[in-house]
Amino acid sequence: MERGKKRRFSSTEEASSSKHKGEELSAAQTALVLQAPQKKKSTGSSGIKTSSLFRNNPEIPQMHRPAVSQLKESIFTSDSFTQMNLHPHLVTTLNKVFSASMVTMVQRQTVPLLLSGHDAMVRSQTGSGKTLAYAIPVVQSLQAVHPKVSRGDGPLALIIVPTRELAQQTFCTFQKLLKPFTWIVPGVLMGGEKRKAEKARLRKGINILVSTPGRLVDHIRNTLSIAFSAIRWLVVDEADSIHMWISGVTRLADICLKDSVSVTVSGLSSSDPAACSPAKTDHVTSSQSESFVIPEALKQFVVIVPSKVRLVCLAAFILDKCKNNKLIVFISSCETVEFLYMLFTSVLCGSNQNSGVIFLRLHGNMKQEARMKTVQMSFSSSPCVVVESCCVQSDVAARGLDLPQVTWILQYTPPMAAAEYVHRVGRTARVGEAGNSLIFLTPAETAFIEELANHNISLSEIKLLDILSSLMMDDTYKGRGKYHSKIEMFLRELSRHECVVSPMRLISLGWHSAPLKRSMVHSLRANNGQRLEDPTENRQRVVDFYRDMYSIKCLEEPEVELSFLEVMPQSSSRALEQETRERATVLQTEFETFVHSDVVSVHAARTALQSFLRAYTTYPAHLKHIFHIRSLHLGHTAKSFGLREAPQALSTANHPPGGRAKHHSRRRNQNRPDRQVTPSGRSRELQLLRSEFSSGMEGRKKKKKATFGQHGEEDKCAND
Ligand SMILES: Nc1ncnc2c1ncn2[C@@H]1O[C@H](COP(=O)(O)OP(=O)(O)OP(=O)(O)O)[C@@H](O)[C@H]1O
Repeated sequence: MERGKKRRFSSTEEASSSKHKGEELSAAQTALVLQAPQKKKSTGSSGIKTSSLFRNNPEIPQMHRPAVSQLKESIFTSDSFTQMNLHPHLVTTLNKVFSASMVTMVQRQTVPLLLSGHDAMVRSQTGSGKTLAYAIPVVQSLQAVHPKVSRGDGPLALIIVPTRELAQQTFCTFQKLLKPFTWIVPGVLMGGEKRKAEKARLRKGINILVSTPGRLVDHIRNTLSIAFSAIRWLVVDEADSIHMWISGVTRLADICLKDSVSVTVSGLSSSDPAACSPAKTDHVTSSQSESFVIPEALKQFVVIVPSKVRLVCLAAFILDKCKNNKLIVFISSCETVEFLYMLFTSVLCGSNQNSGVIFLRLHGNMKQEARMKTVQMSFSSSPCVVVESCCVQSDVAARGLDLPQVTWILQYTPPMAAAEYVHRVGRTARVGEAGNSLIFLTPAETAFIEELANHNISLSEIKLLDILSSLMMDDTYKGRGKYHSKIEMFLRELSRHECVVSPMRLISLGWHSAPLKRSMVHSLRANNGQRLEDPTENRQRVVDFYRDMYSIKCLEEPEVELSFLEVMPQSSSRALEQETRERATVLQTEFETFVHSDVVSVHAARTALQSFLRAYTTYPAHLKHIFHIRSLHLGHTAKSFGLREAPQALSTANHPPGGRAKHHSRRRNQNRPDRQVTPSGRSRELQLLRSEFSSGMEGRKKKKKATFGQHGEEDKCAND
């Protein structure tokens, strides 16, 4: 069976390889087929040979965009908080401290319900204000208690949240809301903090207690002064992540909630009485639970990228976007986060002084202090890239974290479920703001696009070459320079004018007669940085620009488009594609040189690769046809970790000096009732991993012997 798979993969490679050769001439017309590179290998800046990133890759399939009707859900109502019969000081705090004057949909439905004594199970899109939807009623009701609440009353409200970061954030929300009501004391308990200090605070008295589940259980077992007899409010935030599955949440709700109301904002207009009608908790059917509402202002993209090119693709994207944006990159394991953080800070920030990028990392293996520091730093408005682990839901901040001004979410490792996808992209486009997301899929993983479509999630494609072509914007990773210098000047000029069109987009339009759409014209700015509003002025300006630059005869088309002719000869566009590939190879060479510069880096790369592979084995059964370790090419995957060779002996023994790495896939499985890993299951998993590695290598060797007899087998395996 395994051999069958290997053979199939090899033959695909051969087929695609020969196809590339055959289609070399037409490759410039489509960004989907990667052109076979020149014969010579790039030597990059370090002089070390890097084999082609662009040869022997599986073909990038045409993306079929399934028809998806995205669910819509408005965020805001036309109501203001003054209409909600709240304490005037609470309204002032909402207005002044939270800059919140208008009520969101979920708040309008939930706040009155909770204040009237109902229990509720609330579901609405990410970033729609659910925290205030429960925090306002808690504060409103507790401030009204007579005689006044005192510390001695102990916890009156208990808020359980899945992560430490979210606990801290929720605690801060209560602190702010309680400013006018100083006699009500909030407090937080969470892993990583000193138990002794927490015990002392509990003894002193906390009225609104925010906690992570683990630390709460810890105190229930070991702290005498913790008592819940006076509790009036119990909130389980992100309940699906604490109890994992929606059926679990429903069961939990069945057990805990009395006369409960199900609030589901999606697809229901504000006037629809069903939007907040009393309902039994099992009212939320499974079909409802499987559809997701994505913020309307979120643009969702996918890039289909062969394994070998993944690393440079990610780096090129970051370099392109990091100057003006805050990005979060989701990655499957703590070890990979550590590795990429080290690699990017060294290579992208080290050699490329112009990158101006600040990298931050966040994962469950970090000390609490360091985690908090990352979160605090990412709260600032300056652009940065947060590389974040997403493998253990209870450990990381994929859920609920409300970082301001995040404009791009990158899912470098695809999520394990559509719900996870939604929570990740939900870190941007919050409360009506704009935002973007990009998911990386290999050609073998493209069926995930349909899987997401089944959950009403629709993606648009960004072409790989479009992303890589951003490397043309400066000369840091310049290739051998065969490329037409005028194009470079032209591109630089475009970027200086903040033109949003990417070079490859122009190529795909055909350089020689690229229609310059009005939208592009609008994106040009005057030298003083002001947007040119007058289209006529814009048009003239663009015409002048090209005339000055290239002595080009510009033809003006009436109405919608401006056309300019013969900007570039067709051969230049091919030269540009070639140069783009060379630059990508130079960047890959820098990564590989760094990784192989000492044993520590090699070890970090191998450990990261291993943890990536391990995490890859934990996709649920219904996604195994998309994400199966057998479909991964070990040599190509190794290359995306900067390794020139596919490691021979990956095993559990391969843990860093000074301690065994945490295997998060295992811990994740412990949280998932359907995926308990028994000792024998675990060893089967490891056996599978080992057999995959060895059989993959053997298969590749055999094929290589047959195809390229004289080449060094190991080297070819990693680099082809
Ligand atoms: N009525 C409002 N007006 C303006 N801003 C608001 C309003 N309500 C909440 N916000 C702000 O919106 C942001 C997102 O809110 P919140 O984190 O509660 O969303 P959420 O629905 O819980 O998201 P998620 O599902 O991702 O956890 C916060 O910064 C919050 O202060």
